[in-house]
Amino acid sequence: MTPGISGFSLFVPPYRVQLEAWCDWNDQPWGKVRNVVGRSFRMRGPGQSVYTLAANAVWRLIRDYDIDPGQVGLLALGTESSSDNSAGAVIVKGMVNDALTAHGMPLLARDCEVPEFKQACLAGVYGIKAALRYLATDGVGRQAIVVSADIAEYARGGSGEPTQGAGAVAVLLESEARLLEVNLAGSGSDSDYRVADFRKPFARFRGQPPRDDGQMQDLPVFNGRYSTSCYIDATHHAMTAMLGKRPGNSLDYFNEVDRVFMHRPYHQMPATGWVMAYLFTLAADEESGRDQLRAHCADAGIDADLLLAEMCAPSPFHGNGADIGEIIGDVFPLSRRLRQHLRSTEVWNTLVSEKLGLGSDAMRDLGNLYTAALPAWLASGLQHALTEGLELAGQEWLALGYGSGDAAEALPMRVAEGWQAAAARINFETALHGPVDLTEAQYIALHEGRPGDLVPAPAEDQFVVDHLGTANGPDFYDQGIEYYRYVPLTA
Ligand SMILES: CC(C)(COP(=O)(O)OP(=O)(O)OC[C@H]1O[C@@H](n2cnc3c(N)ncnc32)[C@H](O)[C@@H]1OP(=O)(O)O)[C@@H](O)C(=O)NCCC(=O)NCCSC(=O)CC(=O)O
Repeated sequence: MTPGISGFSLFVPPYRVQLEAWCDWNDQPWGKVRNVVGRSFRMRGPGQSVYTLAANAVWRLIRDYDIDPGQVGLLALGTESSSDNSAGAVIVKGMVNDALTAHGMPLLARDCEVPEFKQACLAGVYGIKAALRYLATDGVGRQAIVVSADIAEYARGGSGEPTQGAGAVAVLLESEARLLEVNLAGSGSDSDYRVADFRKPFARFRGQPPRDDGQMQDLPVFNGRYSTSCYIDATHHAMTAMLGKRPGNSLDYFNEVDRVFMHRPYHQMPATGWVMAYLFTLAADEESGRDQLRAHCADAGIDADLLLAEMCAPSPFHGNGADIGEIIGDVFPLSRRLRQHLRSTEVWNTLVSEKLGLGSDAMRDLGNLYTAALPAWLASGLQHALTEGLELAGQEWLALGYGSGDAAEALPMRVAEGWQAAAARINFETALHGPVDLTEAQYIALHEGRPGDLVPAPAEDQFVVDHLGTANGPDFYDQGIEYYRYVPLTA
């Protein structure tokens, strides 16, 4: 019996921004955006919040996998978009129980834990690790659901604007995995506080104009190039920690692993992170690795000694104090040049295209789902393989999660025998059906929390925000609390 992942379910809002249109609206280069970012992203619309997205994904998971709600002993929420600073997954539980009641089904177990995890985009991976520990200890024989849900919104006019997104992925975990057996003992972790990459201090909410949807605009504080360097550094260290637990030469792993899935804030970032992990492993290998690195440098016209100094520095990030503002640029400039050179070599095909290709194209239509991006890509990969009739059983997969400037997790996985049955229940394709393409005016209005002239898509078999509480005492208080409603299917 190997614990791991047995099911996935996706929910995204219907409201879609086509990036080619967005480039027209904003005079941005579609060639670059198409190659680097993706094709489209979704936005939260009227009646939707991060909690309704999460509950919709969990509800679909329960239905699609015939889950007995009484068996679920842990329901975890991973998010960096929560708008309640006290309650978390229990809000999702409440909504799902309303739908279960409406369908005459048993409720989620009363003895179900309902934690929320927070560490930027890594929260869902922490939730998955916690769920596996639960199933191995006090939750033996039970099931766990981890739902990752986020609304990634960036300021209009900033470099992150095309990398927005909204959605949720619910993951079913069992002590005998039907899809992906997770080698928890073989996983690698990294964390290092970076101060100024990807923070969401409450101070941002001060003075925000009121929105029609009653929600806050949750724009991150980040620095673009520095953000890429943080991703590279954190994923590199998580990989090193994982590779340190494996017998044999670390370099061999880059040949042996069959498929790689990583946190994807935009299309190009995983390839960048993965190639950098490879280059760091070459640099750390004083035998053949460094020779290969020197050969690549010679081809690219880069001084290999300077590159090695850049890659082997104990920390490329100098200072975390008052001088932090001076180091927000690219801290791996030579490695960046070498990476760009490798794009036109065979190394790129074997290392990137073959290993990171599964399910990747469909992900170009999801934008950044923050915590849900990595589980969504795993789901997309499994569905892609099923559609193509690929045999995956026994394959070694790597799921590399990353969260904000500060932390990463490398989780080795193996595809379970008979994975096809559970993969056939993944709703990735159907979840993307029926998009509503936004006009520029509708996009701007939704970004500001106004419906504009948008006619909301009908909500069926899903949860919506019904209204916000307004009572501020003295007999009753519910100011700002979201009240939800389950909208059944119309016959
Ligand atoms: C991608 C961005 C960095 C884009 O910013 P810029 O446009 O200023 O970036 P840039 O000019 O450096 O270009 C980025 C890459 O595109 C390449 N590039 C440029 N023009 C190109 C073209 N026409 N075709 C192909 N590639 C092209 C560059 O060489 C570079 O690759 P190369 O780099 O190989 O040289 C942006 O999306 C951004 O600011 N994102 C928000 C921050 C973010 O997503 N952080 C990451 C994870 S945090 C997250 O997800 C949340 C969390 O964890 O909480």
